[in-house]
Amino acid sequence: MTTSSPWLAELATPSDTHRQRALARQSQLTKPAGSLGELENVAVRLAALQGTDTPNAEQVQIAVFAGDHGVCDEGISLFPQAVTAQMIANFVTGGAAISVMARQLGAALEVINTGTVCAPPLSAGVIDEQVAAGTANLARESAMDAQQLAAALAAGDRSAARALERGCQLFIAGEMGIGNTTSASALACALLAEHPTHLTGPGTGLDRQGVQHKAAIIQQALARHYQQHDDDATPLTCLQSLGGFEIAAITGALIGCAARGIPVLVDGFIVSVAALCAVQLRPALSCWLLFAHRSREPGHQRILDALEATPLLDLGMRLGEGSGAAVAVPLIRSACALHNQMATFADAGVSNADG
Ligand SMILES: Cc1cc2ncn([C@H]3O[C@H](COP(=O)(O)O)[C@@H](O)[C@H]3O)c2cc1C
Ligand SMILES: O=C(O)c1cccnc1
Repeated sequence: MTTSSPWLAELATPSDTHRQRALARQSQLTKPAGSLGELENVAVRLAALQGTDTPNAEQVQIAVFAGDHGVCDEGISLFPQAVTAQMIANFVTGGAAISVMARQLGAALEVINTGTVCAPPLSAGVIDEQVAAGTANLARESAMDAQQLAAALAAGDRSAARALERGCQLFIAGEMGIGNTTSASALACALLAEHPTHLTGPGTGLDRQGVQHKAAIIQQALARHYQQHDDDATPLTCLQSLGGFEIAAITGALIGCAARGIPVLVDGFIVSVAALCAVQLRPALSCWLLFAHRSREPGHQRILDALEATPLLDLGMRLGEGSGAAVAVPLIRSACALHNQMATFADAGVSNADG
């Protein structure tokens, strides 16, 4: 299915037969109808997406995409760009939050460097997909050129291909990139025709003044973007103009997963913006996305609304890395175990609501 534009690949179709069978089974399990709430929906959706009577989330693939952002020149993050490369090392040596969570879940973790300013660590285990040494400063020029966008999207698609090879039942994309909440907010503003004040937040922890400055930089980026792309704006031109390499790679990975029939569990603000871009590019993608949590980043709710998504959890998390998705995996495993292992009224000799 690999083409020169893998994001144009045909998407897989969920199995309506398995969805109907899963719904029927849920109605026969020894519980009042609907009493397992969202866990029932999760099991039914996974049965349809996986095309099975026994949905399962044991084989989880977590792919963390890292990349740097030229817009850091504008003082929009509390942290220096060097942290992106340093965290890449932390991911592979096992000390980052997502590394701990992957171990705890028994999930496979891959770390993809889409392009950092500082020399990446030579640690074994980092997948080198460097497009350039960080994006250009999106406040002043297009974040990337068309070739760089295509390279980043293709890097994401290759991650989805590896997930399929490993028998992945549920894919989680994570991200790491100092400055990437600025890029994600700017991209979301362009995709939703929103004003930056509605979608700009503290990221790693800016104060009120810092957030105002960040919103002004995003406004500047949007003015530049609209000047350049007033007539020809599409989700792809927005991504090229305002995105990050890791955000573009995640966009490619989500489409690549949907093309290969792999359900995706979406993390917080940044991955949701990549998902929004992917859904605007390929509307049929939306049924492949499950939403794990509501981030503390204030713009997230607006993105979730645009995607008509209700996340499973709201824990006040605002880390990224895929951590908000990872924390929801045990719930999804519970949903599957209940669906697959509970007795039916007939099996257990329990009277149902009709007597
Ligand atoms: C040590 C550290 C680990 C992180 N892990 C994820 N992020 C998160 O914070 C960054 C975005 O915030 P901003 O736009 O304010 O720079 C991204 O790297 C995101 O993944 C981290 C940030 C830091 C500092
Ligand atoms: O929700 C997120 O993805 C997020 C929020 C703040 C900083 N980094 C990531």
